[in-house]
Amino acid sequence: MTTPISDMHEGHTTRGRYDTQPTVALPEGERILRGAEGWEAAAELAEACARVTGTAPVLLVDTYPGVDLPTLTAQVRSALPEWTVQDVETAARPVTEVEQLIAPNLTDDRVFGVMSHFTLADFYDAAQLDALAAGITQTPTVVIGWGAALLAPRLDGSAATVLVDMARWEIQLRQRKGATNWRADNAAEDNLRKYKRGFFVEWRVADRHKRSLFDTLDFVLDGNAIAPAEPHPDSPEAGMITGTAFRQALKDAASRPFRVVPFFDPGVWGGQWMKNLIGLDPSKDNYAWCFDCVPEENSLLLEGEGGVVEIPALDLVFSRPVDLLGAKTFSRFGAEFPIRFDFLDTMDGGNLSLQVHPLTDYIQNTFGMHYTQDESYYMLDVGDDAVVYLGTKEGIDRAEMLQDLATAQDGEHPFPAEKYVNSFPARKHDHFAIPAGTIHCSGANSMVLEISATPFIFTFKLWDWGRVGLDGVPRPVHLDHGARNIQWDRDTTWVGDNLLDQVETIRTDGDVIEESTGLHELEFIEVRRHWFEQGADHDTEGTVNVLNLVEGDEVRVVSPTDAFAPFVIHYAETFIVPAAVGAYRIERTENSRSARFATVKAYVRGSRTSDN
Ligand SMILES: O=P(O)(O)OC[C@H]1O[C@](O)(CO)[C@@H](O)[C@@H]1O
Repeated sequence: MTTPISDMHEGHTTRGRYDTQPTVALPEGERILRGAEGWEAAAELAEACARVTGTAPVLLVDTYPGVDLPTLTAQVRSALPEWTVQDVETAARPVTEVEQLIAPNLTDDRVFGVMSHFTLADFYDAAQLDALAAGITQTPTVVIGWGAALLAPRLDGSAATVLVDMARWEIQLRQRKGATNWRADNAAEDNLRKYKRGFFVEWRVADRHKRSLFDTLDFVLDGNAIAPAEPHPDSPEAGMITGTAFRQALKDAASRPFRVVPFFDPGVWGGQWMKNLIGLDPSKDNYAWCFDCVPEENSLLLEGEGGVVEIPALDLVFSRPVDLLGAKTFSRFGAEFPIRFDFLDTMDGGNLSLQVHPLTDYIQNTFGMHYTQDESYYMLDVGDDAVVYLGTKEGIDRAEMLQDLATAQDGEHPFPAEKYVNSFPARKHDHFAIPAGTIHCSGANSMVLEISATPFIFTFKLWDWGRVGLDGVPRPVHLDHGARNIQWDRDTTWVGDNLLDQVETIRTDGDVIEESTGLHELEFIEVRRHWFEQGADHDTEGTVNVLNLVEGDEVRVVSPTDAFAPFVIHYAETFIVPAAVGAYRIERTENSRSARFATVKAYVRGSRTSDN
């Protein structure tokens, strides 16, 4: 499991019950296989395939990079003692060669690389793969490793395939505890560099590879639960489901509202709001982030008979992109979930780094990303002194400001932020638009719901308030990148006219008020807020909706045609309504105690059917 949630808490907010472990139902009657039972079922299938082709039974166990291969291999050996176990990675090109190949993608920077377009075959020696396949003649054989499925075409379709999948958060937790990148000798390397190698290279290659397996794979095994970074004594053995159950579960998930599993992470500016109100582990100093809807990194918990199996939420994006995103959003972004909701908790914490994000042109040319990190801060809650830093002050001298930023990096001369950057008071339910290129950060004592474009590592820190990171060393600052992206005309007047208080009433209908909360015209996300007492009607109009209950204790999402079961949502929970859902209603429940509710809903501008 990515988060050892069960030992954390009972999860009560003062206004509802934030569920830290939301699940998605597996098809009716699907049983999760655990331990030896799963391997025996997979072996049986491989034997059945072999009987048809008259070859030796072969089980290809393809592992996402990050899966603990020694533990997995030991489990396979013990479950299938008669089978020969082969390591496919013996056919991989030497790691030094792979490192040469990917060096231009990794760059020397600690944080930023260049997006890779390699495929897994680029990391393998084709002749050695041929030889490996040719060597499997008599004995039942299990082939394990990232790329085991590369043998499938070489075995004339006679093998059965198990994908051992993993979510990126679990990989990161393992890396922080010393896990290496794929075949690399870098256990002690800076975590930022390990992440970079994953983000720009390994995960791109691995996603491309596993996506090619989705239509035909026979079983999926939960790699998060094999030697997890934070083991829990009550955790059962890793669960396995059939490929048919996996495909059907994703099809079903794309037809009804759902939540991904939130991930909570501490940080140097982190606060106490989530710990106190969501009820997270009180022994932790703080929590900074909650990634509540970042399908690229979050997971889905598939629940069936026998518990849960955790899979990356990205599997849903890859396998049902049109049902999930809608035709227009898919056509614009590809199989990529473009909207991100996360929390930034600075209550009794500190300021975020003063920062700026790259313009689209810059992120494309420099890092090979196709869209950029446009952002916004929705103030879920605030302390009395909460501020948002946004845009430069009128008439400042930009050369002097850049010089002061450079000087401040020596740690001796603090950057006089108040001299150059606006700070605007923040009130609960304010929504600040932050198009890329605008200098900004949230101040302390804020609980921000970030409603942003999905990219989230392209933060050019300009000033980190003279502090060090959780690892005791200064966090990376990128003044050069920053200087090339700051839009100097975004000063006090411009920010006031364009980024603050842009709320507009769209319609009033009985007790329902629908407002546009005003992301800037340079951003692609539209945000609508609905205030209501009894219920509000919605329609996805063919595009994915991401929502959060920002006021009120509990509501439910219902289908006017009973197309899906009522889905209960608590205060501060983010949920996704797939494009395929169409009409839905959000209404109070018999347990609701609040008099009034508000949701915020984000979707891609111009992608609704009525936007034609
Ligand atoms: O660099 P810091 O201070 O950790 O802030 C990072 C955060 O800032 C943001 O860019 C928000 O402005 C987030 O997307 C990101 O997680």
